Amino acid sequence: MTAQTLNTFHLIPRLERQAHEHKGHAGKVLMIGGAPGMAGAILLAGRAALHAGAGWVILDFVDERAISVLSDQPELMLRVAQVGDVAQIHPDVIAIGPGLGQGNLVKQLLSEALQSSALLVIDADALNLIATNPHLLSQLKARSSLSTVLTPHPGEAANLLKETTEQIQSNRELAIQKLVDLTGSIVVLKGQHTLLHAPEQSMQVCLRGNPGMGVGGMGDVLTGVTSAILAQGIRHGLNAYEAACLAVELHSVAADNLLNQGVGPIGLTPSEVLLEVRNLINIK
Ligand SMILES: NC(=O)C1=CN([C@@H]2O[C@H](COP(=O)(O)OP(=O)(O)OC[C@H]3O[C@@H](n4cnc5c(N)ncnc54)[C@H](O)[C@@H]3O)[C@@H](O)[C@H]2O)[C@@H](O)CC1
Ligand SMILES: Nc1ncnc2c1ncn2[C@@H]1O[C@H](COP(=O)(O)OP(=O)(O)O)[C@@H](O)[C@H]1O
Repeated sequence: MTAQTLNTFHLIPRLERQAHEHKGHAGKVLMIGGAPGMAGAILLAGRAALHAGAGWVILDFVDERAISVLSDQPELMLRVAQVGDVAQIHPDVIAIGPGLGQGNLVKQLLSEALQSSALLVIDADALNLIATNPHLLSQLKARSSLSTVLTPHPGEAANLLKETTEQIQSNRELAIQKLVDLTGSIVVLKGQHTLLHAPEQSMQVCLRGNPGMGVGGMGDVLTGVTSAILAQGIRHGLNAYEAACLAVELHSVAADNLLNQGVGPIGLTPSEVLLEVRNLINIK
């Protein structure tokens, strides 16, 4: 199979806000992550979701101590992650993984998310947990088609397929096909020339982006942007595969635009990229 080049910006007008709309039309995103030492990952994902247009963003932190020190974005609703709380707030989208860590509590939170009817974005350690836990994998496979987006980097893809990172990188198209077959989900295989694929969808490749993006937190921003576009797409006529494709292109083009403005590649930050994503979505 040969991937088609991603070309999604014609979808942006569908996100336009009509005069009568309120935050419910932009959707509610719940994000779960932020284990000790990695609160920044979920904060970045949350800030990205906010700047990419989600109506509400709620962050559930695994590390309760993190909440008291994170005050630079008061629009975000911050909670301590607790089993049983996931479904309570009826999110449109749940993103789980950024800085999540592993362990029993986290496993239960992931299991709860997998059973939810919300759209799901699964990243980082949530992918690693699925890779080592057949029950979680079977819960993932039981979800309805095109309701889940997985965003592995090549290391996480290797864990899921029980291969090496080198094997993944040596044939990325084959790897993403195997990931779709394994999980029945929308898969975003990150790295240079990010690939997207899903059951009964055509494979897409993103030719934008640059090596300035190779910095901790850049994938967390993609998780946030993807969640926000999924959430807005529900009431703006974008399906989950279109939303994932648009998010990947926005993220990469934002990084390229910054480069063209003289920002990076060395020292380009995820926080700058998420602001440029907002600029791109609002261009008429
Ligand atoms: N501010 C924060 O709190 C941050 C927390 N983070 C969290 O830290 C945890 C560990 O994540 P990491 O992904 O950094 O570490 P991992 O150990 O999961 O993955 C890194 C390895 O994956 C492979 N890999 C990744 N991208 C690749 C590419 N493009 N090409 C080839 N190989 C590639 C390489 O083998 C690399 O050594 C995650 O939970 C993550 O969310 C990171 O997102 C960075 C920022
Ligand atoms: N050389 C590159 N060219 C294009 N995109 C890149 C390059 N390096 C990294 N990226 C992108 O940056 C992001 C890095 O995500 P990830 O590896 O999950 O980082 P983190 O876990 O630290 O947030 C991905 O979207 C990836 O596609």
